[in-house]
Amino acid sequence: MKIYQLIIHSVTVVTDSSIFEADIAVEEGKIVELTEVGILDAKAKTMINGSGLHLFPGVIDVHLHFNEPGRTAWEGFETGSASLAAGGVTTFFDMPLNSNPPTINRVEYDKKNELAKQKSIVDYRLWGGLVPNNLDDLQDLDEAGVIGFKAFMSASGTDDFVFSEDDTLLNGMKKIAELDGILAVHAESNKMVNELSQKALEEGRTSVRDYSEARPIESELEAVERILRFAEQTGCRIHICHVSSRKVIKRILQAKRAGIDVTVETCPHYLYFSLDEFEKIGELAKCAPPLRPRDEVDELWQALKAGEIDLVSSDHSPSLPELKKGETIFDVWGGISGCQSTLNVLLTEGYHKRNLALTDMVRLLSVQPAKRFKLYPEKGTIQIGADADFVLVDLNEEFTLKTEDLKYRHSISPYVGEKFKGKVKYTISRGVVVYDDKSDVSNR
Ligand SMILES: NC(=O)N[C@H]1NC(=O)NC1=O
Ligand SMILES: [Zn+2]
Ligand SMILES: [Zn+2]
Repeated sequence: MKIYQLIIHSVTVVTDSSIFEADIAVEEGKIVELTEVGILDAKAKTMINGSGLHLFPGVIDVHLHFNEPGRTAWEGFETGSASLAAGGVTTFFDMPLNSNPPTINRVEYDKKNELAKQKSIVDYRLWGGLVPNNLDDLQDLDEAGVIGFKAFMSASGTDDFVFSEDDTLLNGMKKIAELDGILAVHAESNKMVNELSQKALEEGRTSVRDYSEARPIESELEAVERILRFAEQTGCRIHICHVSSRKVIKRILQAKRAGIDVTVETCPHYLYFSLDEFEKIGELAKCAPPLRPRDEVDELWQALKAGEIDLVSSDHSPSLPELKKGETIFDVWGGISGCQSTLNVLLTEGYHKRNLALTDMVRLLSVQPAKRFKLYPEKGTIQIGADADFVLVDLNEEFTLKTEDLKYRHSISPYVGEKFKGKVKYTISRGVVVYDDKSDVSNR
């Protein structure tokens, strides 16, 4: 009888197109058998009884910041990847900034890659940065294997990653188009955000609401308008990060219809929290773009359900706990710790509360991320030959997120105390159990 690496029996498999019962066998990290329940005549070193559980392709988080090297006191690949495993994420793309020095040339890429290889318990790829004066590094970064390039259209929050004015964007995009790469952008208007923030501070308007209003949806719209025009001019593929409003999504949809190669993501925090919660929670819920009024949150769900949003990523951007405090909200680090909770948010608020189809959830969290960044069908799906990256979920188990559940370097998150329905029972990366809810192992 065959002895495989892993077998999961009697599980409900969910892909972006169907839901079915199966037995599944894994060898050397790949799916080798996918059969009707009961006909798989084999054994395995690891056997999991999947009855009552749903098996999804592992989540692919295309946007997060693990801050290593240079700011490992903030997070790091070990704690970061353990958090992802606990949240059902099996592949992540680390952003070029918040690590220090940022990933803007081959030397820094190699350093970060070495650290990630040693420490991460799930698969990963690295973003490279587009910043003023690194045009000549883009090809090297591309050859090194970056998943894409990232630029900021407004100040990034760290001094070491400089934002791009129009000339940097245009020249960078020409080059990236030649390389057949993709540019991800943080799209907020630097001018508008600076002017409004300055004015608010001068007038002593420093509440949470004032912060949100100093970074209005219009500032996202202005930046998106500009980057779409540059994409049209240069032919560069683009990905718009962390959009907070359907108004922005609508503009991007128009551009898609006009033939521009653009995709858009939103984040769990824009789907979960509104400005009301931001006012209650305060600093821990500060991010940029900021959280929006409740009607915007509802509209964003409409957009998600209507298929107007390509994918959901965490934009996990932790910092030292002391940086999440300040005299006013304007002085606090902008970034939310949330990468462990993405799937929980979509299951609870999406599937259970708003009837989001599980197949659509798989599309948003796994299939589209894999397709957009050319990892499909090796990743993002459940079929013979694909990587055995899975998350097994009990759809109906409820829990309240506690501080001690968090695997982050610093156990702080605006999601602590929230009630979720749908619990991760196992996470499997290339056939290896990297998270087990019972024994709580999160290492290889
Ligand atoms: N530097 C950094 O991580 N910034 C991120 N944080 C956030 O809330 N939005 C961002 O772009
Ligand atoms: Zn950003
Ligand atoms: Zn980010």
